[in-house]
Amino acid sequence: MSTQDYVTKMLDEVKEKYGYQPEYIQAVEEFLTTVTPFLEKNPIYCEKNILGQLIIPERLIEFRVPWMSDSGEWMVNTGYRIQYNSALGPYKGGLRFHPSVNQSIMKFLAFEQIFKNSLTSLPIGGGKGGSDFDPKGKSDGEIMRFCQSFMQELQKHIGPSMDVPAGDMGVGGREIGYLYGEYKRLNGYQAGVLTGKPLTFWGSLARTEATGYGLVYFVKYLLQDKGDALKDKRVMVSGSGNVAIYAIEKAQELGATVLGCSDSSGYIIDEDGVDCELVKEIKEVKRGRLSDYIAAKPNAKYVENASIWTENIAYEVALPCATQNEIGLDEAAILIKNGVKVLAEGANMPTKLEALHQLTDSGVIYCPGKAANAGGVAVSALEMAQNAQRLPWTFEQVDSELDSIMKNIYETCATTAKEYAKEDDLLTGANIAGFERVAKAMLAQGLV
Ligand SMILES: NC(=O)C1=CN([C@@H]2O[C@H](COP(=O)(O)OP(=O)(O)OC[C@H]3O[C@@H](n4cnc5c(N)ncnc54)[C@H](OP(=O)(O)O)[C@@H]3O)[C@@H](O)[C@H]2O)C=CC1
Ligand SMILES: O=C(O)CCC(=O)C(=O)O
Repeated sequence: MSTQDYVTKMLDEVKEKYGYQPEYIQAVEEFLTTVTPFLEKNPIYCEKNILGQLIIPERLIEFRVPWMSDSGEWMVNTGYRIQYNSALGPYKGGLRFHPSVNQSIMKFLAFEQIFKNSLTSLPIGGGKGGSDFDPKGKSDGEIMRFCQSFMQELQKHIGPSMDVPAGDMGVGGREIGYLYGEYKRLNGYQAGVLTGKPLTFWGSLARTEATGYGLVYFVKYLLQDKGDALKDKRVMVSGSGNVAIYAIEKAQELGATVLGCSDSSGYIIDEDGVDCELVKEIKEVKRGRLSDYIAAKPNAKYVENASIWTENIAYEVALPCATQNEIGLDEAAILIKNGVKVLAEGANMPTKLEALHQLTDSGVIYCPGKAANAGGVAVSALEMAQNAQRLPWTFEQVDSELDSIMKNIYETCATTAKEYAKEDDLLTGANIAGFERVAKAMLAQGLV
């Protein structure tokens, strides 16, 4: 069978078996359609069916999470942990609490995490988890009880050398704190079992900032490679959560103007530059709505119930930092009209497959999330190292490691793109480079 036939067969099988899991199919298709040149050069990975093994998760855990509301109602949600691949180290990846969570979303996130973690060059395998629990509007007591119940089951499957969850959408320092407290009650002190911990008990400095800062460092190195810089660039960001806020902060620090950001109810445009401290106050402290921005900044504009990617305004850099599939063909056409030159994904898979092809065909440089947003998980791995050493590192030390990890990821993707595809095809570069390290380890470890 030719390499192309092997890859096509694999994709057809996934589509046939998991037709009801669209996000998972999308992630697998995006990956498979780029790795053929590598497989042609290295037929051993087809002969040993490494791809076939890689596509099936090592373990998929689904469980019931019962909890009590403040009014005494008996509630229940579904919890997940996908332990996808451990060839490079303990499963590593965040927990997402969002009503849209289902097996398809969990599997796409865990699958992408394998290659992202591999690109960091750190010893971490790929996993992801979460629940369809909606933290929005819940009291602190309800969040705590939910986290405790979630951990009652999850603790059976995790450990510092086994599986190390962290945060993702809807899971920040508060939730990790409650999850860790319950783990400790059941198993005793083991700081390294979760990352993204609060700084009061062995969290790492700069983990909060890491994904957003890392994203901007990736863009910095890309632009540097092109003889350009972020200074004076106009930037648009979607989302106003953890990733978005620190992407805005670092982009502004490097001299860019951030024109707007969004939440799930609408978006703001502030041509004077988004006031990052104000967004932090609204979203991190008050856990409020972005519409509140206008009260303090009457010159800014708020657009309700619309995507920020439908705004017609000129900018060069787009940083989608909200959620999957936020950019489709219509949004991509607007981005191209707006003059976007670089799209770098802070979110996981925010760009639909057909939209990313449209963007790259128009000359936009596309930076896939598995490379560009790897800074978060990289600093999580540094948190694991600090916990194992029982020594905290300074902010500057972690931030400087993050910068050099992102530089290395950019250079690896760019070099691999040149070797196997065409210059600036960073998607192919990221997929092949991420896959190569995992595949080599799987081959060396045998049929397990
Ligand atoms: N946290 C991390 O370290 C990492 C996160 N990521 C990815 O980055 C993305 C954002 O994660 P994170 O910042 O942690 O999550 P948060 O929960 O902190 O923030 C998510 C943000 O996205 C907004 N949002 C959610 N859904 C939509 C939507 N349909 N339309 C517009 N805005 C929306 C939310 O709005 P609202 O406030 O209304 O809910 C919120 O502002 C996710 O794709 C995640 O997987 C990737 C790597 C690491
Ligand atoms: O920090 C981590 O372990 C995971 C971060 C994450 O969920 C991601 O990279 O998508």
